[in-house]
Amino acid sequence: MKQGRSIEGLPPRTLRMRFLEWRNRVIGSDRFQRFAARNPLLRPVARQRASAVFDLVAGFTYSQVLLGMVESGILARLGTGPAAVDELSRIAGLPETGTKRLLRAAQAIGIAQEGKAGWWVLGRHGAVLHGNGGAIAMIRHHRLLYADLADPLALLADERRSDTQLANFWKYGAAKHGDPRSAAIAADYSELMADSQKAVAAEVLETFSFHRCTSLLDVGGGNGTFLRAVSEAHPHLRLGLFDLPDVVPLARAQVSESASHSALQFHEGDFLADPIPQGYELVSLVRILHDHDDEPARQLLENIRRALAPGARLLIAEPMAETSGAEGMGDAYFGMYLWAMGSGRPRSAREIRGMLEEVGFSATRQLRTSQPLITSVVVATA
Ligand SMILES: CC(C)=CCC/C(C)=C/CC/C(C)=C/C=C/C(C)=C/C=C/C=C(C)/C=C/C=C(C)/C=C/C=C(C)/C=C/CC(C)(C)O
Ligand SMILES: C[S@@+](CC[C@H](N)C(=O)[O-])C[C@H]1O[C@@H](n2cnc3c(N)ncnc32)[C@H](O)[C@@H]1O
Repeated sequence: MKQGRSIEGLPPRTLRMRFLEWRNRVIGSDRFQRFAARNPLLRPVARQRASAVFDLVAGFTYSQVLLGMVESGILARLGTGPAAVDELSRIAGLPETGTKRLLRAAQAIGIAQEGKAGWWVLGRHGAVLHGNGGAIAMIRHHRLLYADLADPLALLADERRSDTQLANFWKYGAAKHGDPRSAAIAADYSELMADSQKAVAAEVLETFSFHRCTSLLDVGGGNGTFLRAVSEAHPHLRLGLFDLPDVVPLARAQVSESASHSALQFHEGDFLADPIPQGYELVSLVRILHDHDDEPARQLLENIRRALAPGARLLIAEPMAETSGAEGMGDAYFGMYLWAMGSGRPRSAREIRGMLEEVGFSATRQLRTSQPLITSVVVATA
């Protein structure tokens, strides 16, 4: 096809499209790749791009090395200080040869590091991950995701995904569907969410000023870990938690262990079908909206909008798509994760603001968090 001519039904290609085609022809060519690798000025970029492409190809292997380090107990052991191979081998229950292979693989990707005289310590990525309980829980949980992703095209061809590993793990309202395991299902996903909630709550607390509010309702609040963090930082707040009947008892059990939660009120229900409790100045949706397809997500926002008095606010915190510097987290990781789960999609802050405005919210704005990979925040006024 000639440049600039339109394919039936599509607008003509813009100048930018033509530039992208040209760029791709150049960098895709074997000759250019060899030229760039030999050229002293282009060589650093050529090597860095080759390495990035290799990481795409090898990513699953890296993830499995990480899983091996976590499940063997080696990462946790190195977190307490240097260790020798024979001790690590005993902890892992592996022969020394297998342990050394795992350690060398982990060293190559920054998880472990060999010191002098056979001692091993954490590598720089290992040091970050070891202290991050949420990330460790996710590494273990990824067994389910990676099983679902084993045949990506089969997964993508299936528009009614209800028997994937992730769909079974995240079976919201399992009691309603007559699943006898409903309490266990709710307990499992609530525990996973609680493990990774600390970092999310810290970002929200750093980003949004709760001082001007007197009350907060956390919709889909799980076992109350987010509210616990908020109440520790802002004990003046009157708090409410809304979640499914299988989950609220888990939150009640947590509260009985924590004195700071005394002013917490519990509301059981289905946020898509039941009215949202009224009388709160602020409502939060933490890692909720992206679980839902567009129509139910709109219904949920409308439901919340109806419950809020004029001037009350809604705070949405979740990882968002098209986040600069963390693009892979959005449409690649959460896009495929939520597809495998069978509902929802990651949305950009711009899309979320648009949905909020459609259902009658105003003054929508995005607040900048310091680690958008963990969460972004959008706030709107009713
Ligand atoms: C000190 C010297 C010498 C130099 C300093 C150099 C320097 C500045 C180094 C920086 C060090 C530093 C501060 C590093 C920080 C690293 C951090 C914060 C890393 C964080 C990593 C977080 C990760 C890997 C998080 C992963 C989270 C995942 C996978 C979450 C998944 C969530 C899911 C699946 C949620 C599901 C819920 C549902 C169903 C979608 O609703
Ligand atoms: C991904 S978890 C997030 C939990 C918590 N906000 C957090 O960030 O850790 C989603 C939560 O929404 C709740 N949920 C899902 N569907 C619901 C519904 N229809 N009505 C009420 N709660 C619901 C789940 O039980 C779960 O606690």
